[in-house]
Amino acid sequence: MTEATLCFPLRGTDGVTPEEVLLIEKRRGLGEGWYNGPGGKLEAEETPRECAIRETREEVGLEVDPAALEKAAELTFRLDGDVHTVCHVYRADRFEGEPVTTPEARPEWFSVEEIPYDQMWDDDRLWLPGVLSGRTVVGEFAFEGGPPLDEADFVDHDLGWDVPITDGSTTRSRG
Ligand SMILES: Nc1[nH]c(=O)nc2c1ncn2[C@H]1C[C@H](O)[C@@H](COP(=O)(O)OP(=O)(O)OP(=O)(O)O)O1
Repeated sequence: MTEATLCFPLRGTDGVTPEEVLLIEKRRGLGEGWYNGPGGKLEAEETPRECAIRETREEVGLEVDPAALEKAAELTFRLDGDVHTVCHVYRADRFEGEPVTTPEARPEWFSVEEIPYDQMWDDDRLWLPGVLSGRTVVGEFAFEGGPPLDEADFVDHDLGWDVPITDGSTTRSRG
């Protein structure tokens, strides 16, 4: 089982819903060729928050203000019945720098009205709109016919909206 993160940098956040979100076109790894938020797997001894900040720095060169990193979702992706990945999802409305293309990712700002869901994971259209509008969600998603996960069929889901979500690793305790 993998523990991973996604971070969605937002701008134009004067209103309730932001105007734009920074997505990446993923250039390698799981979901290659699709759009997603910057993110990746937790490294040893790292908290999910630290991972989200590090991955956003490494993938697109933005320095997220830790005080503005807000947990929005905890998503469990199952493959053929087993937990494949637990993903911690964050919003970030303060950061420094300009996004740059790296070997891992090509960043692109999208209006929240024009997110390319047909070029994203099938589950994203179910939870990302709520996350971008400031809600919290705990979700479980079932894929079948893998591995790999990104070639499996998305078959089922269960979502709990506006629930309190804990921040921290689900599988590790820090000593
Ligand atoms: N069903 C799904 N929907 C979604 O939106 N993102 C998913 C997803 N399944 C996995 N992810 C994301 C979570 C995480 O950011 C990323 C993990 O992909 P990888 O295992 O390829 O790791 P990366 O190569 O991005 O990370 P590192 O190797 O740690 O840099 O994929």
